[in-house]
Amino acid sequence: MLITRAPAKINLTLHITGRRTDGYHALESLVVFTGAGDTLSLAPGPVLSLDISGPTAPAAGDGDDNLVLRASRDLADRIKGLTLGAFRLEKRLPVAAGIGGGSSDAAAALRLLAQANGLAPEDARLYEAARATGADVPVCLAGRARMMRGAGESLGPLLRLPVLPAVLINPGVPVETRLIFQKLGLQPGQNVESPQHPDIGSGAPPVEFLADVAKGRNDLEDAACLQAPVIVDVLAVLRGARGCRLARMSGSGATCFAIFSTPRAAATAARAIRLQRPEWWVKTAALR
Ligand SMILES: C[C@](O)(CO)[C@H](O)COP(=O)(O)OP(=O)(O)OC[C@H]1O[C@@H](n2ccc(N)nc2=O)[C@H](O)[C@@H]1O
Ligand SMILES: Nc1ncnc2c1ncn2[C@@H]1O[C@H](COP(=O)(O)OP(=O)(O)OP(=O)(O)O)[C@@H](O)[C@H]1O
Repeated sequence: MLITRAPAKINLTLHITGRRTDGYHALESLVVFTGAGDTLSLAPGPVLSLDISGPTAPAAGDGDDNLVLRASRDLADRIKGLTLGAFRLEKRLPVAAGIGGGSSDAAAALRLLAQANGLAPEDARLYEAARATGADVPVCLAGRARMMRGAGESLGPLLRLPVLPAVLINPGVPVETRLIFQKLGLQPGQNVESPQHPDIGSGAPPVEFLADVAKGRNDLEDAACLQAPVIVDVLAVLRGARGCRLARMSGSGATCFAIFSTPRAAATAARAIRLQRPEWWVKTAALR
């Protein structure tokens, strides 16, 4: 039995620079990952199957459309005789939440299939299958901090960043990514004039690094707040939390994150928020 984690993806920044002629939006995003998330295992064998359990399993769906199965079928189409097998997904991350849960599950499936078949992690067919499965899947393959560009397919070098103590909040309202991009109202081929993405490199001290991240934005935040106004409340609660250094939405929402100076400050804030809003999903995380 092979096993791997599928962590949440957090867009520390998400700049939309235009809309390509293929309809996808061109973006620049600094992506980091949490430690915890979903867990995926594979018992290698000839037949592909998926069994899902866990608190958010019902929302993820266990049909043929599940991204674990889509990624696996795509890789099998590229590699004759690929060993497949029985996947078990323990689903914990909120679904349609802007933290790439399904994309991370798909990437985890590709990593397990690579292991089961003796493929090198850098095998181009893994990347191609990831790309064909969804815009966020390539960055989730390595699951390490880096810049993501293009529609998500162009990945910068791995970055060594300070570990950021954080609180994540999802208010329980699913948000459909396609709708949020649509709300930007950009025409294919249209570019956006907006301040450039801050230059992010490895090894910056935490204070400087955070100042650079603060100069960035999430260009989907306004559209998502219109679609799900509770995001405005989430951001206000995070920004009002004692010790919050920066709060922003991830991806197309509705999950938002706040960065704190220490894990202890994050844990204290999370406890207070849980008491205030028991219906929200509130998690501490070390973003890296
Ligand atoms: C918003 C982000 O989460 C940021 O990391 C991603 O760009 C979205 O990644 P994703 O959910 O894996 O996206 P996909 O499942 O490939 O696409 C969902 C829909 O979002 C829109 N989409 C997605 C990515 C992108 N660069 N431009 C887009 O316009 C398209 O309408 C697409 O039909
Ligand atoms: N394994 C999976 N986990 C979660 N959702 C899945 C999975 N497979 C398919 N889906 C479907 O994918 C859609 C997007 O779910 P997901 O949780 O990946 O969204 P997201 O967090 O907004 O992703 P992103 O940040 O990449 O836009 C949902 O409609 C869901 O039903």
